[in-house]
Amino acid sequence: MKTVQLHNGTLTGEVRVPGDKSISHRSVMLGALAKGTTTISNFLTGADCLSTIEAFRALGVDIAVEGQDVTIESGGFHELVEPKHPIDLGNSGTTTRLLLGILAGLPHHVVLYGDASLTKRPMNRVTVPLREMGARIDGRDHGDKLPLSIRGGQLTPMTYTLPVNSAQVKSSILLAGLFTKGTTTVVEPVPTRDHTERMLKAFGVEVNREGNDISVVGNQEMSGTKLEVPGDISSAAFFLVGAAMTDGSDLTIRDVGLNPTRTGIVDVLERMGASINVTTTRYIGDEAIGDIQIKGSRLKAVTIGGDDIPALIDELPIIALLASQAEGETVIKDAEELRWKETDRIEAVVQTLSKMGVHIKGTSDGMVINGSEEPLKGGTFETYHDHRMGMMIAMASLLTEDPVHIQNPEVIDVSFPTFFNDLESLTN
Ligand SMILES: O=C(O)C1=C[C@@H](OP(=O)(O)O)[C@@H](O)[C@H](O)C1
Ligand SMILES: C=C(OP(=O)(O)O)C(=O)O
Repeated sequence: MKTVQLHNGTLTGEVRVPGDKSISHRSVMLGALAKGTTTISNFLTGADCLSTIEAFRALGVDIAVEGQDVTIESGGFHELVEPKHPIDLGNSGTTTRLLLGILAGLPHHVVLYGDASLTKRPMNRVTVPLREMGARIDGRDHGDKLPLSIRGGQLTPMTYTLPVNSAQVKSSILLAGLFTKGTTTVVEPVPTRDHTERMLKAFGVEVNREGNDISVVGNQEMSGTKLEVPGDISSAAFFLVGAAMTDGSDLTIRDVGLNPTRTGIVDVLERMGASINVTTTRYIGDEAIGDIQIKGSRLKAVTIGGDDIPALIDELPIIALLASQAEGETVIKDAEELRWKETDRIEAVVQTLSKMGVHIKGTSDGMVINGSEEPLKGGTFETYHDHRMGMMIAMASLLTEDPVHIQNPEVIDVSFPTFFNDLESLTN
């Protein structure tokens, strides 16, 4: 089994993290639906986004990848064809749920499957409303689990109130709405990442938000466009936390996405007393981008819950590590969604940090972490086949007396293929 060994240290210097995963997925999906040429720069070539590319190639779309540049030539969604084989979605929840929304609108029969982790994740959250719109979907556990088979077409628009705060569900329904002859509205009680809405506008689609209601009218023309993907703040979060919790660190992350539905990690670092400075430098289309400078400092505990959660849902494992270095008791609540990610992230974080000597307790919807000045314990750790667990363990190694060995580190390629090289270039 492959392992990597890491030692303690601080983080100094400058880094650009790879392109945003959520935005990269959507750029391929919308580029495939739009008529004409779409060019994408700084695309994330992590395993999850490559699954999205392969899925649309299977649907007949011409997609060329050269380094981080992607070119899509499409005749528009009418030209998508029935795949000749079942589509492997690997580890990617975003690909699966958003793709189901698109397939719901197409008259083809498509079978979807994924790896062991994706096969355990709930799909009812999209298959139930998409069936209500008219898609025929069948699969394991009455269509809750992959493998799933779908045949779409002839959708009717709907108004749907999200039962879970999920941008994947919102996006899936809005994408299905594009294939209807009417207005589809998603009501989101708490704002979740809004990249789908912003990017649809770049492809010429009118999307309206009024309070919590987001509406799209079906049958709109979509034309190819030029896109640039900002750096992924969810990847940057690992280095931000690494620097914040190590005395002597001084790190700048350049050209990172600063969409306000994603910057919950910055708010938490500020509330904990971190020395952090954020500068918006420009806009890429409708998405803010900028630089974040952070230095190691003393940190204090916070409570994170309610409306905070969607803007930092993927950052909660690394925030748990951060909390172990803050004075006092940090409470993370209202985050039961963590149990449905690549692994049960509450269980995985509690087991991993407990093994490192952190005072942490799991709850039904979160964790309670007591900070301490004792050094963390090294050893050998598994990643639970979860990229974010792998990167959290790697950042913990900055604080351990003994080395940290990570089993199956390649899982990190899902969202951050250059992670170990970047970490090495910043570590002293
Ligand atoms: O829409 C997206 O791109 C994502 C939404 C979030 O999932 P949920 O919508 O299920 O919360 C997040 O955890 C995932 O990494 C990416
Ligand atoms: C949950 C994640 O992704 P997905 O749902 O796309 O697998 C993640 O990247 O942390």
